[in-house]
Parts: sequence; structure tokens; C-alpha cells
Amino acid sequence: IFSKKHKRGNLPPGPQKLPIIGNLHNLNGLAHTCFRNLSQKFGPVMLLRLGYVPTVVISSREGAEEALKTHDLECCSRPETVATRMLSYNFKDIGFAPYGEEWKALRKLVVVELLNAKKLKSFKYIREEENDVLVKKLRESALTGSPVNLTKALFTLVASVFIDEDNVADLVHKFELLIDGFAFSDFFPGVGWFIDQISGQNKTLNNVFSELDTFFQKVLDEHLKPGRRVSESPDVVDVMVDLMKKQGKDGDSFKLTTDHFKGIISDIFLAGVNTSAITLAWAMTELIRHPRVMKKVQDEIRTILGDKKERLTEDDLSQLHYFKLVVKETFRLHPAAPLLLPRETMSDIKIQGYDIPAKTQMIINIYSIARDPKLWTNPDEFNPDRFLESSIDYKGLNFEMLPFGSGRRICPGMMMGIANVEMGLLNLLYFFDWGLPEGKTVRDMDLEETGSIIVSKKATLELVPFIHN
Ligand code: HEM
Repeated sequence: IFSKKHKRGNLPPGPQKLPIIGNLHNLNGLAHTCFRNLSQKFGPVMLLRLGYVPTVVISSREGAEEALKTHDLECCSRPETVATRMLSYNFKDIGFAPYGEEWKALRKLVVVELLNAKKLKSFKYIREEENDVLVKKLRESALTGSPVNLTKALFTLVASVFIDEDNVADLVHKFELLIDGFAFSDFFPGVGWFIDQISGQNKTLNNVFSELDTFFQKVLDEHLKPGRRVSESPDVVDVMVDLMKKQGKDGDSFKLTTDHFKGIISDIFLAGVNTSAITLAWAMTELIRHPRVMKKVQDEIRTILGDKKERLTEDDLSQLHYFKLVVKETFRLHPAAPLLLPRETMSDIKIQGYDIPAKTQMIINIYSIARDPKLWTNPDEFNPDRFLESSIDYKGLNFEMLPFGSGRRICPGMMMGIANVEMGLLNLLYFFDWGLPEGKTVRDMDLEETGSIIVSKKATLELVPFIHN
């Protein structure tokens, strides 16, 4: 794969490669943990071959900083895979599109029209409303003392921020299918497809994709119906439909097509809804496992906000300090995209003194970095207090933790994601106390993860809400 010239260069070390499969045999488990284990042996800049795809995995703060700060201009393309081709509507989205004019135009459009501060304000109203719906449902369960499937409830909550309610239940189901259907091919261009073909995964993926496509089309059709009344706070799809109509009229060189629309909606649900819901589920899991922290954060919330509020607003968040550290610690320990989105170098670059040729897949293992014992005391422990004396933040400038990535392809929905997580968690902690279903103890809680690009908690989180008086 590497030319002779590159072979003579100072390539990063890595495990021995087998013919054809390269290092695929080294990955028998979740990708982020396998990479972490391998890098402990071979170093923080490591060269692997996944099938025929040369891949560099970076697992140190310094390496990530050099790659993202200095080199993101040269390595911000995305490698192509079967799954990403499908989900991105032939790369007509933002997340998986290769670097180029179309990606730039689309990203700019979405950031300016959908995700800027003013637009977020109009979504704010919906977030409060949707949290009300969740709180009402949880109250009903609290009255009967029955456990709630929080995994599902939180997904529904975040999804309904984006899209009106009738469609949400349907979407939740599609995503369950999608997570099952996602497999190797989302990571390993070429070879992943082959493996999936053999294991039957490709068929599943195709089925799920066609279901999702039908769903997206239905949503679009409903929003395009003549006479649809857009309320004072339109949902994301209304905004996009409006953009599509406007784009048609002026003579702009970039035209937003139906495929772009679907690609972006797909991004929003994969990158936006899923990630926020996963983070919320982990926050609740960790709080239940750490009653001291749960008590400390609930005491703060209830002391500062009093106990007379019927509805919480984003202004309430600004007064809370420890609560924000709980969110930060959740982002450190459970980043929803532990390997960011894979990049591809567009020219020959050097990282930490090693030569990395053009067209190399580049993976930044932020999971490893956020648990690096050189950077963190007791790194695997959930302890928000570690941030009491630290200014490390998670918005892409401190390379010790990068749950939203950094550089040119940093998550454009970061502010919205943070607001969804904070508002959701605040509602859960303000209005309710929480316990495990009868007969279960903290030790029974399953912390296993699942997924490859987006990683979530495998077992459903079931908790019992109690109304706080
Ligand atoms: C807790 C919530 C969220 C987390 C943890 C998260 C995390 C991430 C990460 C790690 C990346 C890759 C960045 C990189 O490779 O440097 C990303 C990209 C992206 N995210 Fe988010 N995200 C969240 C919420 C959202 C929301 C709410 C939206 C949109 C409404 C969104 C849209 C996107 C898009 C479109 C990309 C691709 C950007 C590009 O390639 O240029 N995300 N996100």
C-alpha cells in the first residue's frame, strides 16, 4: 500500500500485519477499547492496516493537538464506506462528506440557518415543552411506582426537540433497527463490506436504510403539504424546507436537493439525537452508581432553584456550578463518539515526528486520551469533583477531552447538544428522586457498551422515579 518512498520514511510503529486482512484480527471487541489496548503496547501514534486501508491511530493529547490544530487542513476528508455512503445519501451530508466545496457550503448553511444562537432560541421553547411532556409521563410512572425505560424515554425526548411528536415513536423504532444493523462496514472501507456480506449484516443494513429512507420521505412530504401551518417555533424540517424553497428561487450555485435534505436529517438523528440521548443515559447511570454525587448535585439544584418551579428554563442552568461538572465528567468518561469521525490525510504530513502518507485513514482515540493516567488521577472513576480545581473544558480547545472533536470538523451542533443534555438532566434531577427497580442493586447494573462510530450503553437503563416533595 505504501510506496517505496514511504517505506523508507519514519513510519509509526504498529502490530504485525497479516496478508489481506492486515490487522483486522487484532480488533476482536469494541474498536475504541481494542485501539486503546494496542496503543498501550505500540505507542500513542500507531500504524495499522485495516484490510487494505492504512490507518493511523492517535491516542495522546500531544498527538491529537498536533493532528487537529496543525494538520486538520490536510486531513479533514472522510474515508468512504458502504454504510456511510448509504446513510449520507451518497455523501450529500456534512458528517461523512469528503472535504470540498459542497461540504463547505452545506456546513455553512446548516450552521448559519439551523444552529446559530438566534435559531437555537426558537428551539429553546420546544425543549421546555418537550421536557414538560417527559416530566408528565414520569410523574405517572412515579405514582404507580413502576420502572421507566429511560433509554427510550430520553431518545424520545431529544428526538421530539427536532421533530413533531407523531413521528417520534416510529423513528425510535427505526433507530433500534439501525443500531443492530450497523456493523463492520462503518469502519473498514472495502473489507468491512466483505465481512458484512458474509455475516448477512449488509442485508440488514440495506433493509434498515430503506426503512429510514421511507421515513425521511414521509416526514418531508408531510412538511411540504400545502396548507401546513408552521407554528411560531418551526421544527428543524420546517426550517430546511423553507431553505429548499428559497434556494430554488435565487440563482445560487449551490442547490439544496432532496438528497441533501435527507443527508442532513440523517446526520441530525445519527449525530445529534442519538449522541445527546446516549450522554443523558450515561449521566443517570453514573449518578445512580454514585449516590454521594447524586445527593450533592440534587442538593445544589434544589437549594439554588427552590422547590416551587413548575417548569425549568435555560436561565436556571446558568446558576448551577456542580451540575455542570457532572455533565463534564459524563462527557469525559462516556464520549458518544469515542474515535471522533475518521479523517483521511489529503497530503503527506508529520505527526509527533512520524511520517504519515496522504490517503491514510486517521483515527483519534479521544476515549483513550480522556482516560490517560498521565493526564487524569484514577481515570476510570466517575468523579465530577476532579474539575473543581481545573479549567479543562470540553469545547474543543483542551485536548485532554474532546467529546465534540476539534478543528475544522468540530461538531457544529455542540451548543445544541449541550443544551439538550443539560435541560434533560436538570428536569430529571429537579422533579424526581431515582431508584433501581425492586430486587436490583447497583452491582447488577450492566455497563457494557455497544457500537463502533457511535457507542452507547448496551443494556437498557431502567429506573424508578419518585416525585420529589
Ligand atoms: C451530546 C451531543 C453531541 C455529541 C457528543 C456530538 C459529537 C460529535 C463529534 C465527536 C463529532 C465529530 C467531530 C470531529 O470529528 O472532530 C460530531 C460531528 C458532527 N455533529 Fe455532533 N455531537 C452532538 C450533537 C450534535 C447535534 C445536536 C447536531 C445537529 C443538530 C450535531 C451534528 C453534527 C454534524 C453535522 C457533524 C459532522 C461535522 C462535519 O463533519 O463537518 N451533533 N459530533
